[in-house]
Amino acid sequence: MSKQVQEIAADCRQLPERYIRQEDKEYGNVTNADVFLPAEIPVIDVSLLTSSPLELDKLKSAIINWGCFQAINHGIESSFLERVREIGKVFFQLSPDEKKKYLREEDDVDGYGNDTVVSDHQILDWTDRLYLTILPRDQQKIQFWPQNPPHFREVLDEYTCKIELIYEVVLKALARSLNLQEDCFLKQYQTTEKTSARFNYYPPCPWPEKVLGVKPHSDSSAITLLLQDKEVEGLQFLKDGRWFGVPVVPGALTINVGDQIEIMSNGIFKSPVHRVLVNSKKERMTVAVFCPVQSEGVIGPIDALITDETPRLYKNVTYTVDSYFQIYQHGGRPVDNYKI
Ligand SMILES: O=C(O)CCC(=O)C(=O)O
Ligand SMILES: [Fe+2]
Repeated sequence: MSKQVQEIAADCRQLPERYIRQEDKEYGNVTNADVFLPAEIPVIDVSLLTSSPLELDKLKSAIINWGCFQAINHGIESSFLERVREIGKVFFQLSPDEKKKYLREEDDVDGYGNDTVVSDHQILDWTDRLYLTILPRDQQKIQFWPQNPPHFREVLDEYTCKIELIYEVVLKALARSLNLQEDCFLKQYQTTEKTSARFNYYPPCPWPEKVLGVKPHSDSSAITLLLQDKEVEGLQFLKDGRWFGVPVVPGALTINVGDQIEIMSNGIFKSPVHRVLVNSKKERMTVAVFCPVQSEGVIGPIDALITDETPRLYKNVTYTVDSYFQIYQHGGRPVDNYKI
């Protein structure tokens, strides 16, 4: 496995070729990276979603317009979110040798490492990651869960329980916002669904206009819950051909829908393209939870959404770990491959 980005960044007199972004015809290049247009991403009060039709409407239009929202009053205390950030930061501050105990194996997705290389031409993301399956619990690969800090496992387990509750509230609300039975999105998954947490670490880069923390992509998940860095921004969403930066909202989780919701909603909700810029001076750390990305079951548009006026737009799809990773590394919107 090649050097971790954190090691490259520690002594970076010259940028390795493999990280330098070229002009991107589809999504624009990075050289305008310092133009950070702040997005007016709607702020949704999750505690109101079951009782307030107004808040539900706000959620629906947030997803239709942006594909994402800033979730507040979601039931997780800010002090606990801080503990989640802290276990990630402590891990990435360990010595290289210590971290390498958790290195991902060649054919695995769980573990610590830099961008998975799937082709010789792939331009690499300026990030190191710690990727852990968190659900179902019997599929956690505990050998990759850091023993340092000692409370890593306890904190991540507790975070998982809290995230599960939010996930359910949001998926039910999304269904109700389309006048569907509230468990219709949840029902498409069986017990095999796999949820994972990814700690993303973006070291500073002296040439931020030449690299990307994460290439433009959409998530394959149903929804992704992102705990942003407390101070450093970097995430951008593409809307109407322009990139908008996501501001840091204290105590909020940034939630976006993924390809699976786009398919199930027959395209009413769109899985947004997003990317990550890196900072020239400051490191950035985020924690993304993908719910559920690797369901082995088949998903397709909800029957009630297929009518004469709104015909089926997507095929039925089976997600597997392998297809997910192959596709993710290529960036873009994998869901476009499943259009009829
Ligand atoms: O770190 C971020 O801000 C977003 C990361 C992301 O988009 C991903 O991990 O899929
Ligand atoms: Fe993403």
